Amino acid sequence: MTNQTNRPATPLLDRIGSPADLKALTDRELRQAADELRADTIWAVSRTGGHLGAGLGVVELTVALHAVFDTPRDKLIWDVSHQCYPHKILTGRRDRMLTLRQKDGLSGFTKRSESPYDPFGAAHSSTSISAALGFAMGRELGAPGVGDAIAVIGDGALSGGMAYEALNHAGHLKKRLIVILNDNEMSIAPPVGAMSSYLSRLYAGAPFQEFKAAAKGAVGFLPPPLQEGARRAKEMLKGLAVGGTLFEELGFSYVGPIDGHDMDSLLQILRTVKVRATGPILIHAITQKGKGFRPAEGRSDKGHATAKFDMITGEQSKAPSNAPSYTKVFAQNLIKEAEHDDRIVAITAAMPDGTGLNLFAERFPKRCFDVGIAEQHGVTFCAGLAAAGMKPFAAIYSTFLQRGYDQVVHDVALQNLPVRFAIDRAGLVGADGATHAGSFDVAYLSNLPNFTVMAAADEAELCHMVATAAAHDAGPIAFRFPRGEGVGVEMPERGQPLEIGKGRMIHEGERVAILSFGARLGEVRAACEALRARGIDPTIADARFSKPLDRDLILRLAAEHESLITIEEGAVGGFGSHVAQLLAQEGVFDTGLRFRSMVLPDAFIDQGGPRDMYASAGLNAEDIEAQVLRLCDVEVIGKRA
Ligand SMILES: Cc1ncc(C[n+]2csc(CCOP(=O)(O)OP(=O)(O)O)c2C)c(N)n1
Ligand SMILES: CC(=O)[C@@H](O)[C@H](O)COP(=O)(O)O
Ligand SMILES: [Mg+2]
Repeated sequence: MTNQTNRPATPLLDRIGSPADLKALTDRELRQAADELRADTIWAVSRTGGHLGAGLGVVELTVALHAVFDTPRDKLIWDVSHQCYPHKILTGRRDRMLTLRQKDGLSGFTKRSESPYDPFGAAHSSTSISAALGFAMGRELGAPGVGDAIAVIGDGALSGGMAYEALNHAGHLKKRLIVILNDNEMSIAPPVGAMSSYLSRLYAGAPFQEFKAAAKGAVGFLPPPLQEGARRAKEMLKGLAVGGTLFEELGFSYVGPIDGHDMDSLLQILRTVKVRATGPILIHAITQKGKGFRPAEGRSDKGHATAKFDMITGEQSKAPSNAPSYTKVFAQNLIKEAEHDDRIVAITAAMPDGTGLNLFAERFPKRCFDVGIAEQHGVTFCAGLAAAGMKPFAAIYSTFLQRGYDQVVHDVALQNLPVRFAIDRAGLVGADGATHAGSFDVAYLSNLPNFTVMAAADEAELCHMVATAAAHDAGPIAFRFPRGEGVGVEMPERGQPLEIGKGRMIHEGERVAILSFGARLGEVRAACEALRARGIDPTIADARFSKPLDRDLILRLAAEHESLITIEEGAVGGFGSHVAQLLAQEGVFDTGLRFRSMVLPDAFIDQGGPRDMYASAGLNAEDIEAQVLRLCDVEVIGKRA
């Protein structure tokens, strides 16, 4: 391993090549292994950056689960899987931890192709119980090589509707399934909702699992030393009316709450569960996000995600910024609009900081709603708000809006309700990789009747698009913008509503026209500058809208140029496809126009720097330049492409 500076000594961990090695350790040694694993995780993430707090909170759980269960035969499924770094260290990937989240390196999430110890990939939340139930049922049906199915799900992820669908089904099937609720009273932000309060009530004032287990008849799942206490507790509870937990009502045995950092309790309970569980069982573990790294524990997000940092002070090394982030520009402009219109409200699905709505909430606390990790509900909640005459802005990352697609179609588009979708993280996002890429929204929105779809070419355009959305009452409207900084253009004091369905001409050139949709415009400009040095001067236009299309602009570009190229940060089926459809319908191809559509390839692109990712997608300035040259060269030698 390279770069060993300040690496903590980990003599015991150094002996662990795979989870099988944990089985030879005493319980005392397992405690030591956990301490070393925590230190090694902090050290690795200090060098790579990434998701830190969640992993630190499950160090003891990770060691205990791998020590007790027989992975990879037993299927250990981490929800979201942003907490999987300690698991990766224990499962044969320790020597690659410094490649985490980088090009050709380890993914920041579990990934089936990466290791047999990752039986199910994740990064979007609330899927683990469904997947584990699938494994459990496969086992029951005789699938080879499948042992126990264990889902580890956080309290934040438990706000996602899918988790309840899975609990409901598991309670019905009654097959052996182990769910560990990792309750750290945190999502990325502090969790919201009645379920979160319910979980707190489950352990507030009831510090001993003996009491809970005794009351709920789950004494048998406690290890023998605790059973005695539970029996005594049961005596004390005689005559006390205690209802079942929600989980029990759904058909699960409930064990907890237990201290998820107490290795002895964890080992005892997991060993007992392993021997005795017959049907579905939920173990409620209380943990602390960021545990054991004081700077993370002290942060409001408990060290959820971090840049590279100093291991002593926790200070993060962030690159200086040259322009405000698109996210911030969106939030600031929404605040401006909301100051003029008290019908504007804003909705986030558990991403207040990521979407900038924390700023909106500070200014308008009563007009901002965090619905939890509940994109489906969030979208329909917005539809209801719009039906009531409000102007809801649903600020959701492109990748997470996928969760709410039927709601977008059925509740919003079909009823033509003016919900405003602020779609952040459009295009490739970098270190989070394929799971978080905002590749599909243009395609999945531009095909919907009633929708208006825009993409911002830069931060000034974003200001105008926020204003456009605020003014647009005729139906649903979406605007997308990328992760990260803007390009540094001057911004208007306040955005001006754009004419719906009208693009703009950037530069009038000749022979080749490039029609850009969204933030690749900077790359188009750079390509054209290089091309001009070669004597080729393409026309550049910014489409602004993928729906409705600017027919006049497109047909004019097609009529006045030999070749037309569209470019977008999205998958096939989006803007370029709609332009092609228009050109075909209008018979423009019959006239010999050469048309090229530059889109994301039909592949999931692994993590890397955004520039690298766009290079592998073929959407950087060099690729645009090459595309133009190819078109011109073809003509030079007199052939039609
Ligand atoms: C569908 C979906 N929406 C939003 C997110 C963004 N997200 C990632 S982790 C996280 C918080 C998860 O909280 P919890 O499950 O309690 O895990 P913790 O980080 O507390 O360990 C959120 C909101 C996501 N991954 N998936
Ligand atoms: C795991 C997860 O889904 C989030 O933590 C995500 O990584 C945040 O991404 P941003 O850094 O783009 O907000
Ligand atoms: Mg949590």
